Amino acid sequence: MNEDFDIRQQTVSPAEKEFEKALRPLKFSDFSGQNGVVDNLEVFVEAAKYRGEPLDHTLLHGPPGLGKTTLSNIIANELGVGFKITSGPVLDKPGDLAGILTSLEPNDVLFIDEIHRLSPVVEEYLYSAMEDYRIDIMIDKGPSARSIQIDLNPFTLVGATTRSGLLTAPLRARFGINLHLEYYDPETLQKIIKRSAMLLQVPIEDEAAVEISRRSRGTPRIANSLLRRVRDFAQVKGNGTITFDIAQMALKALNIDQYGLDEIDNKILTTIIDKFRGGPVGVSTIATAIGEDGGTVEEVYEPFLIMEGFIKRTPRGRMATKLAYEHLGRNPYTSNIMQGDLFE
Ligand SMILES: Nc1ncnc2c1ncn2[C@@H]1O[C@H](COP(=O)(O)OP(=O)(O)OP(=O)(O)O)[C@@H](O)[C@H]1O
Ligand SMILES: [Mg+2]
Repeated sequence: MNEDFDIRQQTVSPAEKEFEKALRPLKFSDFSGQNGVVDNLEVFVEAAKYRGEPLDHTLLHGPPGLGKTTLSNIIANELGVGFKITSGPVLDKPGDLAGILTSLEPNDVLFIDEIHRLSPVVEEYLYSAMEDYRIDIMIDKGPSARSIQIDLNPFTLVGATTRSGLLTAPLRARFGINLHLEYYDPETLQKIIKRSAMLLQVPIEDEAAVEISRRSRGTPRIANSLLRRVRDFAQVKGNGTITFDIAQMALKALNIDQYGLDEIDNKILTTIIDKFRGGPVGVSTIATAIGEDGGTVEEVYEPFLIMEGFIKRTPRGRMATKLAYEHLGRNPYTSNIMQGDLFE
């Protein structure tokens, strides 16, 4: 994997953030894919607006870059209410949360990103806020310390997480709407790429959009960021149009995997094949071998590898498929005799 190009955007630079913001859809109609999720949300938003009530608390979960922040923004826009953003790790004292909650106008949306990283005390505070629109705060210290109750305006909490498995049961139970975002298919990514190219005012050939979509790991954030890099090549090495040839050249120069797999994906496949003879092997064993957390492998990496047919789930663990062997340039029949009869 190319070192100067972090395909997963683990660390998003300020320039990259600005770019993301510029391309972020603001309405349901601009948001492609996730049809089931969007259809449901449209109904819930419409109904809440009709009744003049806040939307039910909503939990959005799924791998990074699939549109959780974008959707929460759209929800607030479509409801026509205010939108406040914070995140689990930022709220380290109940007072921080109280400050935000008391500043909300009726029916506003409060977005808490990485909600699985809330501290337990802050989380506890959130329970009564979510349930009764009320919080208890301690005033004074020592013997005169007492708690007073404060009523809040009704509001909607939208929580986002890449690791829904880490949410506590009481928190999870307080969300009336619970939605999972899936990886995008190439056709939807092509639509997103073309829309972004239009906003960036850069012409793009259909075949080039196809090529970029295939290498985007099912993720709009990666698609947009590849588009941005490919645009550079089109402007410097070509005549400004993103042609198929330019796209291919750029993706090659950037060292982007043919299937859009990233370093960790490839590590997972190599580990299953080389260390565990193609599997079956348990997720936690794979995770330990690559120095990742088991839940992250299961919730963030594995779904894409399964969807694309690189690994399959069996009752005894995960197995590498023929496609995985081919992708890594291994011969499934010579590298592991035991696997021989498993590929039908
Ligand atoms: N369905 C979509 N249609 C068009 N663009 C999208 C869509 N989903 C995401 N994007 C684009 O991808 C980028 C990343 O999306 P977003 O920030 O919402 O992801 P996220 O799920 O919040 O990621 P993270 O878990 O890292 O916070 C945004 O800039 C947005 O423009
Ligand atoms: Mg986000």
